[in-house]
This record gives sequence, C-alpha cells and structure tokens, in this order.
Amino acid sequence: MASDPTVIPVTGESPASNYDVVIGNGLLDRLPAMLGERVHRVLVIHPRALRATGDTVRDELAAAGLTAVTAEIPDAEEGKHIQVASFCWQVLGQNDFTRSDAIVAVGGGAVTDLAGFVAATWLRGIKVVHIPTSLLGMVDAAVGGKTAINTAEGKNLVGAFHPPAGVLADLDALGTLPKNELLSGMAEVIKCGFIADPAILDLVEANPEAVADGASDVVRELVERSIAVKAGIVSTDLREAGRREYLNYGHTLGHSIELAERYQWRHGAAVSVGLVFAAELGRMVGRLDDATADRHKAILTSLGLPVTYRKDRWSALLDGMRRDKKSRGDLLRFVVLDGLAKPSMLEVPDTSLLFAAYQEIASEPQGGIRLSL
Ligand SMILES: NC(=O)c1ccc[n+]([C@@H]2O[C@H](COP(=O)([O-])OP(=O)(O)OC[C@H]3O[C@@H](n4cnc5c(N)ncnc54)[C@H](O)[C@@H]3O)[C@@H](O)[C@H]2O)c1
Ligand SMILES: O=C(O)C(=O)C[C@@H](O)[C@H](O)[C@H](O)COP(=O)(O)O
Ligand SMILES: [Zn+2]
Repeated sequence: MASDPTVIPVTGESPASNYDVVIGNGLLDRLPAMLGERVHRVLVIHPRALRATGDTVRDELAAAGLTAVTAEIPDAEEGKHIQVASFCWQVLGQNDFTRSDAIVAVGGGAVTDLAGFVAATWLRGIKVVHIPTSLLGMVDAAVGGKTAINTAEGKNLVGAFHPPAGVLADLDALGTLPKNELLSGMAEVIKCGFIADPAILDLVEANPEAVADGASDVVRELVERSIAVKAGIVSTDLREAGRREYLNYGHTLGHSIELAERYQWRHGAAVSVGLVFAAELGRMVGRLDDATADRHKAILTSLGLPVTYRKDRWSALLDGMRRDKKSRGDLLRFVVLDGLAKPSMLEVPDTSLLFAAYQEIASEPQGGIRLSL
C-alpha cells in the first residue's frame, strides 16, 4: 500500500520563491494548487515517449478548469536544443501565454532542463512546475532551478537559474522506467552519498537487488535522502557561488564524455566514470584515503555502471573539460573529496596531473562499447 507523501522544502531567494518537493504515489491532484490560483493557461511539455502521461496531466488540468495545451518534444538530449526551445516559444506565443501563466514539465531531466529554460526565458520568466518521471529527474534535475540546453561545443552551455514553483515526484513513474535509466539515476544518488550522506552508500551496498527495483522501499529512501542533500545545498547557494559546486562532483569529466559520445551515453553513466576519475585525482593529490577512493569503483561497478573510458579520447576530453563552468580562464577546477562527505575544490594548473589520474581509468577503445549502458 502506498504510504503518505514526503514533503521536502526548498528555500528560495525570497520567501515567495520557497517551494516543496513532494515525493509519493499518484500526486497529480496536487498540481492545480501547486500552480496557484493566478494561473489560467498551462503548457505541458513532454517527450514523444511519454505522450500518454502528458495527456493525462493536460486532462487533469482541464478538469480543474485551466486551459491546458501540450507540446511534444524530441526524446532525451535531442530535446535540449535551441530549435526545440524555439518551437515551445512559438506554442506559447500562439496561445497568448502571459506572465501569470505556467509551464508543466513531464519527463526526465532532459525535459525539465528544456522546459525550465523555456519558462526562464518566456516573457523573461514564467512559473514552472516539474513532474519528473525518471529517477535522475526526481533526485537531481527537477530540484534546484538549473535549466539548460546544449550547444555544438558542449553540454548545458546555455541556461539560467530558474527554480520551479514545485516538484511532484510520483514514484509510480519508476514502474515503466527502463533498468538502464534507473541505474543512470543511481549514479547521481551515489554522488550524493559521497559528497554529503554516506548512509546512502551503506543502503546501496546492503541492498543490491532492491536498488534495481523502482518500487522498493529502499529506492524510496534513496530518493528522499538524495533530494534532501540537493535541497539542503541549493537552499543556501542557488546560483552556485560556493558549495553548490559540490553537486558537480564527477561532472567535469562526465560532461566531456557525454559530448565525446555525442550524447549516446546516459548522463549517469558518464558521471559514474567521472566520479571514479575525481576519486583518483583526490587520491593522487593526497587528499583522499585509499579505502574511500576504492569504494567509488566498487559501488558503481556493483550496479553495473561504467568506471573506465577509452584511452584514445584523452585529448578530446581535455578540450571538453576546459569548457566546464567551473573553469576560470585557463585554470581547470575539480570537485574532489578530502574524505567521505568532505567535498572541496582542487585547482589544477598542470594538466599532467589530470593525465596521470586518467591513466588509472583508461581502457582500450572497445571498453566504451561495453560500458555504454
Ligand atoms: N538541472 C539539473 O540540476 C540537472 C541535474 C542532473 C541532470 N540533469 C540533466 O538531466 C538529463 C538526464 O536526465 P534523465 O536521465 O532523466 O534523462 P532523459 O530525460 O533523457 O530521460 C531518459 C529516458 O528515459 C525515458 N523516460 C523518462 N521517464 C520515463 C518513464 N517513467 N517511463 C519510461 N521511460 C521514461 C525518457 O523518455 C528518455 O528516453 C541530462 O540532460 C542532464 O544534463 C540536470
Ligand atoms: O544542481 C547542480 O548544481 C548540479 O551540478 C547537478 C548535476 O548533477 C547536473 O548534472 C547539472 O545539470 C550540472 O550542471 P552544470 O552546471 O555542470 O551544467
Ligand atoms: Zn548530473
């Protein structure tokens, strides 16, 4: 039997921008109240693959007396494109959307990133509510207000901070999520374990089978703990002036792998390799103990997530990492651990250190195929 929803509050930059992340089963009846009384028109943005869910959300809004239209966008990273944003702006314009209207994003992290970006830019900012349907969307992308599209030069290079008015994480959605997508989301869950909440790591290690079952109580606890980590950080540093950078653990190399793979790797798979790389960096500079460094590879491997990448791609990866948002001029910056749940920043003026750490995770080219998740 489904238990009561859990509500995790997120503090915004002003009291009016505080919002809730609600975690539970079937939560759609809460959507009209989350949108608020002033909203009359709603654009529901969903990927082609989730048309039925998008239609259900539209019908729920219509039943509540709102004017609801849908915009169907390409699936996954193909949706995070300027032409897709432009298509959504066109739909908003043709339907006379005003500043008191809203967008509802229904889908994985790619959809919440794109829809959030459209909401941030239409009339310089309208309300958005996220209904994440993937594990990764629930534990990470829908929370915290980072929105983004990709460009030819790299991942998430254009975007805005635009927090949602609320998030409805309906765990029932995980029932149809393919297993590789569930595991991709687990990479971000494990990231939260290493940077802030080691109980997450203990839970994953103790329950390998339950972790792969989206309906398990273990997955619910992992979702709640991960959202609590993210909510705690973004509540104090929305615009990434400081500790929000820790949420980027594993992403400097991870995003570069996604670009090198033309977005054919799942985000979490690329982050998984990036986490092991960051652990090796931390170990090499003498900050991270061997046991915690080794734990990265062990826990990610136990889930079937990749922990190595092609050695012939180093130069392209380095180019990609230079465009990471944590870079400052020619200086590359990485999140590393000084110990379990002790994230810190490492400035790397000399790329030979990065190359040395990369040797620890480099594989023959065929490794990339085996690990594409
Ligand atoms: N804004 C942030 O803070 C943040 C955080 C983490 C990741 N991200 C971004 O999120 C994206 C990754 O998110 P993702 O892993 O959810 O990818 P995704 O949105 O591409 O979804 C993955 C796949 O799962 C399918 N899917 C989603 N929900 C489903 C369901 N319930 N049933 C069946 N299929 C379903 C989607 O259609 C898609 O094919 C990346 O673009 C990443 O950069 C953003
Ligand atoms: O919320 C954050 O901050 C994060 O860094 C979370 C990451 O998991 C996420 O992938 C994010 O989109 C990366 O952001 P970027 O600033 O490196 O584009
Ligand atoms: Zn991420």
